[in-house]
Amino acid sequence: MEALHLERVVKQYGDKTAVNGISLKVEQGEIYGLLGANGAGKTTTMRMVLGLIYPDEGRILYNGKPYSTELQHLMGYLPEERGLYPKVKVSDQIIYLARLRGMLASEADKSLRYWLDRFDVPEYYNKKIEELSKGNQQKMGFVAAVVHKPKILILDEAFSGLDPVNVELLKDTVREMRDQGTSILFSTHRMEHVEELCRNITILDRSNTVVQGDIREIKKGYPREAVVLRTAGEVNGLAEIAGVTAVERQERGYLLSISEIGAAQRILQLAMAQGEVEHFEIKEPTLNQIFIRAVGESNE
Ligand SMILES: Nc1ncnc2c1ncn2[C@@H]1O[C@H](COP(=O)(O)OP(=O)(O)OP(=O)(O)O)[C@@H](O)[C@H]1O
Repeated sequence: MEALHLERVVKQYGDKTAVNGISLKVEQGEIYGLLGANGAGKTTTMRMVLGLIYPDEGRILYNGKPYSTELQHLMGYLPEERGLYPKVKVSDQIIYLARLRGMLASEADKSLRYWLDRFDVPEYYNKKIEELSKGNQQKMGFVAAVVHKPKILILDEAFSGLDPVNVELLKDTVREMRDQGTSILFSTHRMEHVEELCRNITILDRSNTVVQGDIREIKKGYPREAVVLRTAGEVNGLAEIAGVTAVERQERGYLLSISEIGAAQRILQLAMAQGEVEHFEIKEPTLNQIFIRAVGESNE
């Protein structure tokens, strides 16, 4: 059974429809990508899942059951804007939040110390949030979201402001929580993170679902439009091939744009006729390209 199931969920703010009938399922132990342009309705959807606001239509089920306040103990949330109080000490604040979610103070303290050690910052225990850098505040926001071992974790731009080393650290942590059975709703504008972490995604645009499903399946539905060609020497006549729309000379070969797959065969034939081909690859579209296309198309 799905840990989280949204069925045709609608949220209105006055005349404005912020979320227009979103349906999705997140399995136990899955990282699900919730993507969309600015103002598309991601945060509104997450706040409904958290029970902070209520849907006007549709329903949200947690392990098959409707929302109840006990679920607060099972959910963790890293909001996009910093959610921690700047003037309060890391330990006071995070232990307080963990206790609100049903943990004993001693358990919360142990869990906080575990996470601070894990992130190699045990000295933050006694520091105020405002004393930390932006990225380290973000890390403490992450700790606050996971300290009580949630079963459903909502991450809104979890990696924003983090350096590449910390991004990897948090990615590993998120994967580990997935492997331990946590269901994670993951929102970001960084498509490469989605490709690495998520199997299933929903792309929202102006409150509507415009793309949904398994990333691999979604990609199959988009034409392969790029060819990478590496050869020992130059290849003449590439731009004249039918179906080739652009030729870019690169350090060790060419990147070609094509309008139909037959052009790829013709590129390979021409290159082989003129010399040795070191590498030939028809590239699938990136999620970034799919996002731009899907959101662009629905705006037309
Ligand atoms: N409390 C509110 N009152 C009125 N309108 C709201 C409220 N919260 C959100 N909206 C509107 O609902 C729409 C969806 O907003 P939401 O914050 O969910 O988008 P988002 O996808 O999270 O965007 P971003 O990527 O910019 O964070 C927007 O048009 C926004 O202006």
